[in-house]
Amino acid sequence: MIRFEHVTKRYADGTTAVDDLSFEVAEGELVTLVGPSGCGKTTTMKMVNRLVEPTSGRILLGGEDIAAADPVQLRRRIGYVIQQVGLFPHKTVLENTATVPQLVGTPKAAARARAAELLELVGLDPSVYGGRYPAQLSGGQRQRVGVARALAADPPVLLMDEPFGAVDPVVRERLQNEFLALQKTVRKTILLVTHDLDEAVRLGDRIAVYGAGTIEQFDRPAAVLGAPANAYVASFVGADRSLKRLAVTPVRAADLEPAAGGPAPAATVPLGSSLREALAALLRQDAGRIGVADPESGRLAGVLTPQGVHRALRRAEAAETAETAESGQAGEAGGAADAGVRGGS
Ligand SMILES: Nc1ncnc2c1ncn2[C@@H]1O[C@H](COP(=O)(O)OP(=O)(O)OP(=O)(O)O)[C@@H](O)[C@H]1O
Repeated sequence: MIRFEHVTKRYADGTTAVDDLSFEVAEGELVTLVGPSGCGKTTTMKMVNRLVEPTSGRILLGGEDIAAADPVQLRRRIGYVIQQVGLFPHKTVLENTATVPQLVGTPKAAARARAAELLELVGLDPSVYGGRYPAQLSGGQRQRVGVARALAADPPVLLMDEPFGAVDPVVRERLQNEFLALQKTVRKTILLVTHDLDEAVRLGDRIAVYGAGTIEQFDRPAAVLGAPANAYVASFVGADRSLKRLAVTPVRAADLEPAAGGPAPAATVPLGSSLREALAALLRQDAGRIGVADPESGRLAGVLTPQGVHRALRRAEAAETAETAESGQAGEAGGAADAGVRGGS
């Protein structure tokens, strides 16, 4: 869907922000770009909607070279969400959200009806918040409006630059979870820039870990955590990899013990929840066990204990090691070179 082919960006002062970058984002995929300040993440993203032009290389969107596209038309196909949100201060929340559809010719009433639906979708009751001005909202609410506004024109592609950056960690996690649930229904192709590795791991189908102007590893979160491609990525993901792995490992039936016999558990989580959520629920209980229920039927599938969490983590580590050994062999056959990722083998 979005394909970078040997893209380099050198700014007028000689700074090479992005150096020979090649990668691809599949349709409906959410790729997070993570790395230290100044490593070229924002430049990468701004080249997709042509706010920045590459010095060399090409970028394809749905197979078409964007250099040949009219920038205005192009930007209508691409939603853009930035940290400062950029809402119009003198327009209400509803007017802000309806702006883009109206710009592209949707009649006012239809644009407003759509805006109300989207506000509902991002968890803001339009009858409560629709008439407010941006200054009358909290930071988290403003960011939700930013997301609703970006979705309003129903673009196939979303670019998000630190979209949850301006809020405290608790609100941030809630927004992230809501956004993930939303993405399950809207299935946009998304590039999301973040400084925060936890956010990259939680949200990304795949993560691009940036060094200076290049991608050092491009892979699924579990693979980046489990098998860093090189010493740079290993130091970037840090020593607390096991903790981060909790967020990307689901609770499976094999991790559970039979529920029969003991007292009914005071708390339950659905099968498939992350170990992190399960552990949080466990830590809130004195019983040392929580129930795990089938999400379809609601029936208890078993109980999870701290030992079960430990087993699940070991299982995830073993699976990553096996998978890395396999993909290492594939990489030698040319896969890593095709991906344009340094240090992949
Ligand atoms: N307009 C510009 N002119 C010259 N250099 C620029 C320009 N914009 C960015 N740069 C430089 O290009 C490099 C990459 O910047 P970019 O904003 O892409 O990084 P980033 O990874 O998004 O950083 P951050 O996380 O701090 O936002 C930096 O060294 C930056 O100083």
